[in-house]
Amino acid sequence: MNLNKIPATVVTGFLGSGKTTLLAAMLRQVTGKRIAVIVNEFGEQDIDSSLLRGCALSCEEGNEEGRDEAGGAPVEIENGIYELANGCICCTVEEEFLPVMKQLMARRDTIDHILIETSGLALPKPLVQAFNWPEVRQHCTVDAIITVVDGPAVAAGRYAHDVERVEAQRRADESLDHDPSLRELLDDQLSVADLVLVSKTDLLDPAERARVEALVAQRVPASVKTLFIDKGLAEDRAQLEALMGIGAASEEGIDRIDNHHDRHHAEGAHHDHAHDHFDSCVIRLGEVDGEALAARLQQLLQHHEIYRAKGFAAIPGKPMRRVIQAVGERLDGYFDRLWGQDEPRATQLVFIGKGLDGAALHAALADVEIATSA
Ligand SMILES: Nc1nc2c(ncn2[C@@H]2O[C@H](COP(=O)(O)OP(=O)(O)OP(=O)(O)O)[C@@H](O)[C@H]2O)c(=O)[nH]1
Repeated sequence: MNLNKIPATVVTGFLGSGKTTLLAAMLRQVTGKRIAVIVNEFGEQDIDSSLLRGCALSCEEGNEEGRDEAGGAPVEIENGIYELANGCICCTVEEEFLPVMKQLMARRDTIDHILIETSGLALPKPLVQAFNWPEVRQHCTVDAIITVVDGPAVAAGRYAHDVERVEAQRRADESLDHDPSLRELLDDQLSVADLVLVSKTDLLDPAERARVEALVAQRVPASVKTLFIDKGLAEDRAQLEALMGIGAASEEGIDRIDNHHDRHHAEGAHHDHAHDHFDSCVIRLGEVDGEALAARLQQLLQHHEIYRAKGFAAIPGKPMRRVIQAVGERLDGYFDRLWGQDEPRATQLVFIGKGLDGAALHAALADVEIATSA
């Protein structure tokens, strides 16, 4: 029935769960398919698409800016990668996602598969429902919704702890009545899953693995498979290829799935999402002392409610760009590529969390910047 439609895989999962790592592994290792990628970020900076650019297979040149000349619909930024950085995809389906899909439909003969990474705070259902709109449905189907679950975070009870904390805040502050917990977000992302991937298994011992497996099993039907992955399954090409071609046609049953998004609408409540209560800010600096930056970030992660931090750092004397990644209190860094000849050697970091004070974060990081003699 779907033979002539382009299959699209929707990858969802909480902030830092491992979605980009999975996409990068798929783009690097799945051969013989022309894959278009749509990346949706919560923060205003296109970190993920910048990381994925080196992995995309198509060789078409695109517009680096990621916006058309009028600043309207997003356009291809490079190598078949489209960036939707204007907020969570669940709230921008019509303004952001549909124009990109129209562009992809116009060149449908050059695309075998579409990979879509939602932001870590997005509710995936409105996106999947958009595949039932006539202009999309005619040409495209959802091959599968893959929900990536952060194994160590779930094993550590991060979602449960957050529920307790939010409940305590609710009792103290009635205005937080509609603040959905991280567990609701996890439940929403799992409620639509055709396949669950538990990530970061290298960091899980057998008891933790069993705990995560039990938690997932309580939330998905027995027919939904759970796989454990390590660094996006990077070592196992066959398994990665099997992720494309599941043929679930997920859009067909999506209206029957009840989740938090629907409950809010059914109750006639304000359009209220988990991400309404998260903040993001971008800190921009020049070249920085790499070690001092890591030490300062580690302190910030401990003392602020930062769920995710990521970006790039310019280190004096180093010809390569340093990628900075933080999930919860775990901080990681590595050099990924040479700075471009015309690219400014600058540091930019995106923080996502609750109650973030951008000025305070900037002040805390300002003295790791290396003063340049003007
Ligand atoms: N140890 C370990 N780290 C992993 C694994 N998969 C991902 N990571 C790390 O987890 C961090 C977040 O990974 P991403 O792939 O960027 O996560 P994401 O879900 O795309 O993040 P957002 O788009 O910000 O929501 C990075 O530092 C990754 O290197 C894994 O299997 N093992």
